[in-house]
Amino acid sequence: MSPIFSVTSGVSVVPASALPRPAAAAAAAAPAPRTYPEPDPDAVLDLAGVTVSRSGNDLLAEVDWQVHEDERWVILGPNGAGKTTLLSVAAARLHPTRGRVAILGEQLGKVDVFELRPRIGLSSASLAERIPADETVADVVLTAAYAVVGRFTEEYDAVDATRGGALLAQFGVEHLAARLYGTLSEGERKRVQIARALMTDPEILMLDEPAAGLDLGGREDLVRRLSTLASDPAAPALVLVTHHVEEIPPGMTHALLLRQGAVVASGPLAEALTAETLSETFGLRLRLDQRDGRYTARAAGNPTK
Ligand SMILES: Nc1ncnc2c1ncn2[C@@H]1O[C@H](COP(=O)(O)OP(=O)(O)OP(=O)(O)O)[C@@H](O)[C@H]1O
Repeated sequence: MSPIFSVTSGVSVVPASALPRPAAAAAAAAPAPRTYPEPDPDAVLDLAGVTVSRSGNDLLAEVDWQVHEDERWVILGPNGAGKTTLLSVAAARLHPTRGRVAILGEQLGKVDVFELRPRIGLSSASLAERIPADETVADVVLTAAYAVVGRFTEEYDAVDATRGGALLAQFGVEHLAARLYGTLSEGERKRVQIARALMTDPEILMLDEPAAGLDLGGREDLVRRLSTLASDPAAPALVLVTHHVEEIPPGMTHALLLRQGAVVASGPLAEALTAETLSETFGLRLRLDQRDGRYTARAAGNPTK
């Protein structure tokens, strides 16, 4: 039998035959329970054998993934591949059905997630939906210090207000501080959400489709700002989810490609992200071009499947 993972110079590429089967079928030929190695103490994220099953299907299947402090990861995959599910596990929002998850040296199941979550910056559509439309932009960012949305009676220090203002400036939206969040454009909201995710000075920053819904100018502005962040050695470890290679900011170092809940390829960007792995991931023969640190992809012929 061929190995599930073939590892070549730090990149793991998984053949299509290893893509997950429905959980019910997998249970019929149940493998012996897997034991997991101790988490790498130097990793900010260390996932081993992570499986998330719902309604008889594996949304994630046996995902192994390690992220280190100085790494900037992009997670790519088509709709429904399991990207948001993976990010939810990695951000301590979702417990896997099976597998071992270590986040910032703490194991899920053995740690109070409410103490862990402030150490993780997360920007996602589901979090954004909870931001009240009548909150000022300044308060949207400030309230992250207490991990709440909607300012109530909490007291904030001047240093918090200063940090919030500096983060809004970093993302070019400081002039909107007094505006109500509900009055912002989609591009402005996205930048405010990322500023909020950075408010607690997180050790890892996770951005789920930060450029979704942006026009060309908004996307390019965001990609440039994220590239600056990715290239800053003082910035936290970064994980960015997207469907589009055009949204990968220069400075990203690693890629994980997901299809049907399984890892197609994972490792340093130049090795994990190729025309072959991208084609396998999207089920379509694709041509991948790279210029000045930016990627473009387009169909190279007839669909492979
Ligand atoms: N609670 C649930 N029960 C059953 N299926 C679910 C549940 N939550 C998610 N799914 C399914 O799991 C799959 C993976 O969802 P997920 O949101 O992680 O994918 P994604 O890669 O982020 O997709 P997209 O790019 O469209 O946002 C989808 O097919 C989704 O319908």
